Amino acid sequence: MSFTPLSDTPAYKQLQLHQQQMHQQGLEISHLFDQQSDRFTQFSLSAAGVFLDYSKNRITETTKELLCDFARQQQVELQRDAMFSGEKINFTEQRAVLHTALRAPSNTPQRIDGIDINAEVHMVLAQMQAFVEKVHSGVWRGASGLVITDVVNIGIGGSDLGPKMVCQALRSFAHQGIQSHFVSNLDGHALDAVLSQVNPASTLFIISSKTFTTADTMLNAHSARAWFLQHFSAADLSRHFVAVSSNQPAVQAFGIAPENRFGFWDWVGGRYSLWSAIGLPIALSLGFAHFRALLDGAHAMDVHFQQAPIEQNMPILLAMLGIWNRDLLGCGSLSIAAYHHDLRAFPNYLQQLDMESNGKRINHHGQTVDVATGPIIWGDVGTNGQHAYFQHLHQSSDITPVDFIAALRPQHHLAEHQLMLLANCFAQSQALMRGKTAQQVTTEMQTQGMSDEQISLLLPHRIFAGNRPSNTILLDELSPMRLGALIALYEHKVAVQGFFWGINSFDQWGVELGKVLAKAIEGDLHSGTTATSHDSSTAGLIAKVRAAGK
Ligand SMILES: O=P(O)(O)OC[C@H]1O[C@H](O)[C@H](O)[C@@H](O)[C@@H]1O
Repeated sequence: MSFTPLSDTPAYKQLQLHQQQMHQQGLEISHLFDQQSDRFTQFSLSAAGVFLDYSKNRITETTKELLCDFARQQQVELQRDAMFSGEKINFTEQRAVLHTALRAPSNTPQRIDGIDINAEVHMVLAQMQAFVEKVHSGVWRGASGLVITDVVNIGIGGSDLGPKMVCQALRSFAHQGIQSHFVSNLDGHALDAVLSQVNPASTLFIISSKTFTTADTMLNAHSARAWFLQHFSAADLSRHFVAVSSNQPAVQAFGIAPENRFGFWDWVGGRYSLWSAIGLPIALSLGFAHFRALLDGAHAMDVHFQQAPIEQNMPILLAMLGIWNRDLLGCGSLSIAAYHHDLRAFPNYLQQLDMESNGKRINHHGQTVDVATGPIIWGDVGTNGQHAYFQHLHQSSDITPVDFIAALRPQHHLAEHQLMLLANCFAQSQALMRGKTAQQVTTEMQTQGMSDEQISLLLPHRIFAGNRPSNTILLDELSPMRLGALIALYEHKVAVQGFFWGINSFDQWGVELGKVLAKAIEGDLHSGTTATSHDSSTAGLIAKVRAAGK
């Protein structure tokens, strides 16, 4: 089959030409605001309770039209529909991609290989609900009769980042009496820090691993079990250890009874799994009703994503803006600035979602994509970031687009804080967009009575080039419904970008090589011999470990 490199396709060429023309005309975002008084209305929309203002991007109506043409050329809608219909679009692993089915209401049948997955999903949800209610009501107790006060989730990657982020984000909705802990890192300091805080008699461990083979999780799980057995007998394990996994034999081999396993399926990718039983720590932390609300919020975004035309489709628009910034403007990273302290784990969560999905360069034809693919995702909460790396955003030679995220209503009563927080959020995007010209800086310094000498020394340092793009995403409040919709928005954005680039956003071969090499090196460290195949750096580093152990 003949294959046209992306940059040779008509829609891409049109975009390139348009970008060059904008550049030649010296069109800046602030000029576009001056020219069009309703720019905010033109370039903003709401969906599933999420509001997106994308007016502070380097785009015109023509840019948007050309990006929509690009989406049509790349058959983004067709690929979206293939995903929702259960086609095996994760073709390197021959799997469907149906995390959206996890949040669909009951009685919306969907079959994969003849099995009604909607019924299966709701069976597991019912199992989770019953379990959560037993733990919360004290029907489920520890082996010595104490109620459960601490839940320790042991998992990594998708079996950690989503649940951890959601539990933190929605802490104001938490069920009283349950403290959640998350152990992911195989570094013993992580497990040790949690074990030193909890009482084995009132602690429930959730071993979360889709494959139940991930070395990090298995080591932590075995160490947690050994710690528990210092206090209790093997017969007591069933009151304190449950598993979330699609690998029933491995769960059983670990010693967890089948009735203590919450299952899920190979059509749920790890980084898309918080909606499945991997969300058990969320349901235990918040209560099942709030977990259901999270799913409902995501479902509302799913419906919008499936039904809205490209021009008004929030995930598709967000994806297109990302493509514009990445491929046409050459921005290598995207910074996430959440102006909500409880969203401080959101950039971390998005790193896996985006970078594990789109940190690839081979397309469906086995060819290298000839434009840049997934950006680097990084960030922190506002206002902390302002006092750390925002300098770079405003004045460095790199242009980094920013997604500002804020909730209008806080979950606290410190009204003064909220207004100041929002003022800072809006001011940052305004400053990035407007910048400050030499004329403005000079006038300012003259008003301050500075000498000509001082002015000429300071002037270049105090100029802000501006014209730096950002999106602002507003929620009315950070509720389970709205957080669900926000996460689904980013999930779909990432998927759509993969559709544009023609890559498989749902596999992760890139994480395998390091795992295999770690096993070999671990063998060397244990045995005291060093494989001759190692390079001199690796052999030298191994020797350092040995020397330290003597
Ligand atoms: O849930 P598990 O099977 O333990 O996998 C945990 C994580 O580890 C892997 O290395 C993958 O890169 C992740 O996508 C996955 O979420």
